[in-house]
Amino acid sequence: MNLESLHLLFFKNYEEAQLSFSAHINCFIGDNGSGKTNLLDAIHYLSLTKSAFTPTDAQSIKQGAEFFVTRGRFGGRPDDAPAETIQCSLRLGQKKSVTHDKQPYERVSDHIGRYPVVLISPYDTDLIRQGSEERRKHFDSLMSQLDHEYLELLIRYTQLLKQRNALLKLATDRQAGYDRDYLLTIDEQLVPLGEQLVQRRQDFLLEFEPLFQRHYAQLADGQEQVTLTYKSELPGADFGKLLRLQERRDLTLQRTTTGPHRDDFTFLMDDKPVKSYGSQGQQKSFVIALKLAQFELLAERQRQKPLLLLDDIFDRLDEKRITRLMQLVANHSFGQIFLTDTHLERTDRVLASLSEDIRRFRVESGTVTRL
Ligand SMILES: Nc1ncnc2c1ncn2[C@@H]1O[C@H](COP(=O)(O)OP(=O)(O)OP(=O)(O)O)[C@@H](O)[C@H]1O
Repeated sequence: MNLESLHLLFFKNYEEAQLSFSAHINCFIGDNGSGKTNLLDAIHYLSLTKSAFTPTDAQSIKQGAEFFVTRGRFGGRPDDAPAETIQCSLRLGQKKSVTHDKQPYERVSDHIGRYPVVLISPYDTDLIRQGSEERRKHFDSLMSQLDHEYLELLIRYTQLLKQRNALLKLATDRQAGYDRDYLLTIDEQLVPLGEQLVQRRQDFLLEFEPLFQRHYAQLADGQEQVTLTYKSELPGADFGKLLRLQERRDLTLQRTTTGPHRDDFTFLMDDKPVKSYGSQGQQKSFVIALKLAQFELLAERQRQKPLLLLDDIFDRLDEKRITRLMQLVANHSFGQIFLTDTHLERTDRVLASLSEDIRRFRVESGTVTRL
């Protein structure tokens, strides 16, 4: 599967753009702030129906405009199946719409996982530096692409949690009263969902960690041992009992203080936190290895290679890591690649040894032209 073309309307700093791509390597070249990453983000939308960078969809509408559209045509499917058109659009004040060959999805979540994507960006090290929410979101998003049932569980769990927290808030309003029976009914449904989420996260890590360790060893050729562990109160405990134990505390804090929405994934290097122990280079290798393992697992499970989006990697990575990545490209480990860089000469130099079909685009403050 590959993205044959992309059409944008009022997306971030683009008024309109129409691009046709190579099935192999596509390079967006332009100055800082010209809109290269925005093109990767438009592709990210087609896969995951959301931005990789901005928290709300409205921020993707071009300033002063009232809507955005990103539309992509996906071809090269197995058995010569016809190309498919995916469109993601948002009009201010309305619900986001995602269509497949002009047919709206009943639920946007039905789209997730059908067009897998992996993004490697300079912000990846935030995964190490920031709090548990960032890591949870990352693995939830990956697991949702890998396993639709996981996404369904997560959606149902999150909806129930919202209801529970709303009830806990109401409980402090004495006039509204506190419907404890309703809390217990919510918990009855929450418990099996929470336990299944935790079980799936544990199963996922068993499969994911060895792939990650192999990629890290190849990228870093260091002696250090890297590990990923899942930190949760739940394994070995009874979630229902934990909820009862924390009920008073939850009422005081007006939120649910125990459950898989509080879990974390810890990143270790020789049993110490990568955040404080790993050098900058080791941290970069750590997150790239995470992404490459992600790519491998998605490719294997979905039986199609994800689109690979490489944002600014030549600028931020040292020669050794770039060479390693390019070896993988040369070995045809990847399918279609989109990359951004500020310097055409550097891109050409790095890609010089590859025989793939390479297409270059010049990006200049919201316009793109093929070179
Ligand atoms: N909703 C929006 N409306 C108009 N412009 C926007 C919007 N969102 C982002 N931009 C503009 O897009 C530009 C950033 O584009 P982008 O991040 O793609 O740059 P880039 O070419 O990748 O730069 P760098 O090389 O620094 O990473 C900024 O100038 C920003 O103001």
